[in-house]
Amino acid sequence: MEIPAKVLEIAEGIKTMRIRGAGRIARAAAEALKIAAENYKGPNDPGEFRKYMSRIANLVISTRPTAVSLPNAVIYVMYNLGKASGNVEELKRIVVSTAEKFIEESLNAVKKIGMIGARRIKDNAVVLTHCHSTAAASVIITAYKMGKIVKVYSTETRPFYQGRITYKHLSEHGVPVTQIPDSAVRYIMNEVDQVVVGADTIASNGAVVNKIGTSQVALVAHEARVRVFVAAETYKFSPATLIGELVPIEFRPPTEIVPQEWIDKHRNVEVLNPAFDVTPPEYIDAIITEQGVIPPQSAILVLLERFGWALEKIKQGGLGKILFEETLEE
Ligand SMILES: O=P(O)(O)OC[C@H]1O[C@H](OP(=O)(O)O)[C@H](O)[C@@H]1O
Repeated sequence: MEIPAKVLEIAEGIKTMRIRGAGRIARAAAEALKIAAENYKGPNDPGEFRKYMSRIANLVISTRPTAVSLPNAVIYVMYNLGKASGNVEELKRIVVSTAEKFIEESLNAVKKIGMIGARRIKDNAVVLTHCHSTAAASVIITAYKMGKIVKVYSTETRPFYQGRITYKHLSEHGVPVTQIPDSAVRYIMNEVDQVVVGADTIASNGAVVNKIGTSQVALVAHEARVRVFVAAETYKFSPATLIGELVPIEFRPPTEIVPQEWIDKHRNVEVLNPAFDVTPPEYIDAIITEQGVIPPQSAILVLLERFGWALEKIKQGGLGKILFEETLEE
């Protein structure tokens, strides 16, 4: 059965970063599964429906490698499909309702993070953020509305310039934002009271994988004794890291840094575009989740609570096989 055009459009949108941000791509993935189920027109056979959904799940997961929110969203839906029994119509309903539940919980989590995180912002704070994170913005906007924030420094975040999205997002809520180049972070850090960033993936040891440059921001903040907060929903914690798997770092096309003509002219120059880096737990003061504020060293507890059910299965093999075993096997 053909994959619905709308699903292909979402997959392409995630790949090209028209749809971006760890939370947003997770919600888009859930939406893609929902649309796929609603548009299933294959044989009236539950086995065929499961195979079809597995293809969609694999397609969605393959779009971007680093943010674990994406496979975690797919796992959430596919695991429930795997457990369910019934005819095709019943299975479709399971996919649709779990996808909707994931999206709703995800949006609620962002709001809760805003309220919980805002309590940690000091009065008259100058805050610095990097890239564009919906979760970090939620903390900043909530704290601003509480009258706590006087100024936000937002990095440009080269090469994709997500800082411009942050600027627009925060400005729309009245937050005074100053854009700075990424290279000005150390210069400006003297004026900063607190750093708030998002996360794409959090490992079981509390290391945070986030937009390239985050680890430099955290290092500079550490040197200046400025606290670093990471705002992240619990579906950004990576269950695979419980068994020692490393988080893959996405390398994006060099043309996001320099135009193709430049590359053609300078054939002997290699242009690298790593999209994420890893900030060790020692450089993070707290992770703000929808369930509360934790030290990074407690990431393992979040993982055991949220994904403990999967641990035995994870130990038996790769994440894909395990979590989708009933559903993904073709
Ligand atoms: O879920 P929210 O908090 O919005 O975003 C989390 C993170 O996702 C983004 O990745 P990209 O811009 O998609 O590469 C940034 O690294 C950002 O900090």
